Amino acid sequence: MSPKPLIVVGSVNADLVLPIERLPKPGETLAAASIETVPGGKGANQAAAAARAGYPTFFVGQFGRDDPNAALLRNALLGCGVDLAHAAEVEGPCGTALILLQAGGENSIIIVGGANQAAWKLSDGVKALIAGAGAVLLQREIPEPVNVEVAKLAAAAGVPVILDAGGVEGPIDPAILPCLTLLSPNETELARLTGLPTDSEAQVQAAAEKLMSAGVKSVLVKLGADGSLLLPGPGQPPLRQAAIKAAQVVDTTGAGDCFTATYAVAVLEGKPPAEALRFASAAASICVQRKGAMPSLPARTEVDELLSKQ
Ligand SMILES: Nc1ncnc2c1ncn2[C@@H]1O[C@H](COP(=O)(O)OP(=O)(O)OP(=O)(O)O)[C@@H](O)[C@H]1O
Repeated sequence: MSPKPLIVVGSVNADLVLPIERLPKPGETLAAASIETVPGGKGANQAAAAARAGYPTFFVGQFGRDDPNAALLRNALLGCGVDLAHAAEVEGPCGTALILLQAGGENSIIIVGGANQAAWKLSDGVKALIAGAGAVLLQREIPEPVNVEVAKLAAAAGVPVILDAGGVEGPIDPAILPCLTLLSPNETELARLTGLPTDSEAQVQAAAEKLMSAGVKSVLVKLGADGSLLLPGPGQPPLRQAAIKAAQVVDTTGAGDCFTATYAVAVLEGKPPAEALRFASAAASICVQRKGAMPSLPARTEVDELLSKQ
């Protein structure tokens, strides 16, 4: 019997990257050295990461009907093995990020919400897909009421719900918290969500425990090169996973998306939490050694090979 699929409901963006010397002053025109259109958006990245890790994955998101970038985004996802049968098309542009990449590495970004922020209507087909899923994976780059609706539908059907806290900076709608099997922030998001400092290991744990007391069943904190911390459930001891050393860190974009999605895959495959953390760390460690978000996501064979050498 084939496993129940992972359903990623979320954003997809065309990232337009323009390398420039410096930002233009008001009224000034500057030339960019080039323009590159790269697939992105946390939802799309996470769907791609899960599919590349070998798990049957649907992406439920919205593309702009008349936007020429829609084909590029669709092809990137399909190329990673993501099932787009339940993705929608709406009027207007795709979600778009204009990334002004300045000499010295600083980024200035302008986001067009586009199709990600347009009205959403969950079809009966999508509702059935959610109810029959192995798990649902959410982020915070689509309207919050959509996340709440999806989380409630999944929880009512007994389907695990994972929320990556990345995306918009505002507070999380408390209605979603009791639906969550797992909430995964990085340390900055954890500090913002709890109003607590996250500078030391003890502070990170205290802040994660505060999220648990708000009704979330487990919390997975991403700590960059310091690895990750999982609170697996009430009364269970925390699990600490070090990052798996990368020979060379080239670009950490998308590492968090890769980590959350591959952790979800490992749990869906029945791996115990400590092993799932190792799996996700191996995938993210490969991801940081390559440029870009989606193009840097590892294939299953690469993750398994790295783990076999540990
Ligand atoms: N320099 C690194 N070397 C090895 N692994 C890393 C490194 N940086 C990140 N990772 C791995 O990736 C995981 C997620 O990274 P991070 O904590 O930076 O997520 P994030 O802040 O959500 O990332 P982003 O928003 O940039 O996608 C970490 O828990 C770790 O396992």
